[in-house]
Amino acid sequence: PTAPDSPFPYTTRGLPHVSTVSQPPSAPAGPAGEFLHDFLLAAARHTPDAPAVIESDRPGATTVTSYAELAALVDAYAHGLGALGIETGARVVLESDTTARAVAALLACSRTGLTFVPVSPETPRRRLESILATARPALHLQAVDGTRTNLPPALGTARFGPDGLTVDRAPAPHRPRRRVPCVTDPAYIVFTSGTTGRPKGVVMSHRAVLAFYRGMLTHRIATPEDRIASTSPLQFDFSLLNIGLALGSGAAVVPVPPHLVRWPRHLLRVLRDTGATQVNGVPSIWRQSLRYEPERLAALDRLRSVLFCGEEFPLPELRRLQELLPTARIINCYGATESMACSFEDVPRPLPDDVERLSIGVAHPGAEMLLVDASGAVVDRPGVPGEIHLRSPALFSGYWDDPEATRAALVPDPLCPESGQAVLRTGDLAVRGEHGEHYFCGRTDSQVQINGNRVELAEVERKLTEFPGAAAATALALPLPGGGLELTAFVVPGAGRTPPDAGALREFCAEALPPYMVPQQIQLLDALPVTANGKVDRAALADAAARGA
Ligand SMILES: Nc1ncnc2c1ncn2[C@@H]1O[C@H](COS(=O)(=O)NC(=O)C[C@H](N)c2cccc(Br)c2)[C@@H](O)[C@H]1O
Repeated sequence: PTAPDSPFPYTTRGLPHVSTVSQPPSAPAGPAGEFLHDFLLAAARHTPDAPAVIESDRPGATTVTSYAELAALVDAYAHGLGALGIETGARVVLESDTTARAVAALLACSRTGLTFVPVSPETPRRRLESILATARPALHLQAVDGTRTNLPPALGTARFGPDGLTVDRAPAPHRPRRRVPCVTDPAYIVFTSGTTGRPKGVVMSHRAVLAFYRGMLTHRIATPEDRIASTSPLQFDFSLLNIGLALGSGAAVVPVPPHLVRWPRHLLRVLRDTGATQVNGVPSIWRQSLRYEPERLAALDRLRSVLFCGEEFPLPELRRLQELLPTARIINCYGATESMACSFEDVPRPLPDDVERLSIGVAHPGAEMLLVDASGAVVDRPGVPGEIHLRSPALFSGYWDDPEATRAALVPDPLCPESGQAVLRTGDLAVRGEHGEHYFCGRTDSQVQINGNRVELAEVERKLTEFPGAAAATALALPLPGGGLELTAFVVPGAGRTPPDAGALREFCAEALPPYMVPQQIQLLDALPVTANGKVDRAALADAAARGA
């Protein structure tokens, strides 16, 4: 069947290449359904010579990998993986930045019925060990120039290079218990930067990922001529969204390595050298360019669209981005790793002066956002906040080896618990507008009680960014030595203007907010610390404040 509305007709095809043994006679002869590699390599059959991945190695030099070349790499890596006799459903830790070869490696895992677990080369050793202990992979795969060493002796290790795989240590042989890949198998497991203790492995099946990709492609966010810059690490599923958006549209993905994203001049040079037409990333990737390189940013005349997700985009910075990219379409993407994503909503141009919150729109076609109030009742009146519950074919299978956390996230459909259908409880609060669109109101766990009053931290942050010269702000409720919580805020100044004064900021808040919402401490920072996935690192700020005190 051809995909509905996809610019790219692709069809299912025969049985996937199965790694271990030839199909036993009893296996079904018909097409086994669609897997990640079927979907992402469809363009290789229709436009083999079109660019699939465009990399910028150094100033002025780019490397283009065509769809045919990508498919050839997938063949070579799938052959190498197949020869290792790893059983269907086993895990492969894929430690790499997003590169053409890394994309081929994840596709080869899909092709050989293996689940890939992407981790960034910058992952601290202890966190890698925790992921290895949880996911119990059969193989660790990194690039030929990868730097990871001293891996546990029981773990097979291999490297992927220009011509195929080289095996350093073969995985332990075992009697394969499974042979037939199934579309409900995990395509990948993404470990979230779980704030509490053990990181949680979000298990995404082939069926869920493809359902999401199809929902996303109906928005026609990309055309085959697009060059989509991906600025997130491979371990953050924003990168997997970008790979799916690009390859599913017959376009090219332009991976920007994390160490270049951090430096505005490098980031903007890569975008210029590769001719990027779309740039996807979390809001923080723009902060330093907006502040220090506005001219170079405004000079990117190929840039047609910007997608952001992961957290709210501070409105002063968003306005500035719109000014510098006057013709670019800016799309607010909302969603959680447990459903890959959920909604895509154009940011109004220009952003009205009085706008308080950005719309996150409605769920992509084929999915639905429900708002549920504290009593568990579904809210359907505009203006009444509720927790977003998502009905979707793209929901995760569960948290790896964590049935309790899974039960808390995949809950019975509040409208029809009898059905057995599960919906995702997102932990996000939203309110519905007059036309059915939604407005993000923060996370349920970002509602804090200050002196017995409920405070939405995002509301304090929004007020702080309304102060002239303030570009971004983060508010935290920090424990006081004697018990209770104290509101502390961190503010980053905007381009050029005189940096705001902490005292003036406090007075500004006191004029507009009730006393318990006025931060007791306000610190001006040159930059906000970010997590490995590029979101504001609240834990780091809390530690700094605790040490500061
Ligand atoms: N656009 C927003 N405005 C505000 N708050 C947002 C937005 N997008 C998220 N969030 C928050 O981030 C949480 C989720 O975090 S996550 O699991 O790490 N996943 C992510 O951040 C990214 C997510 N997988 C993703 C990746 C690619 C595209 C899209 Br579309 C979404 C959500 O539950 C929200 O609280």
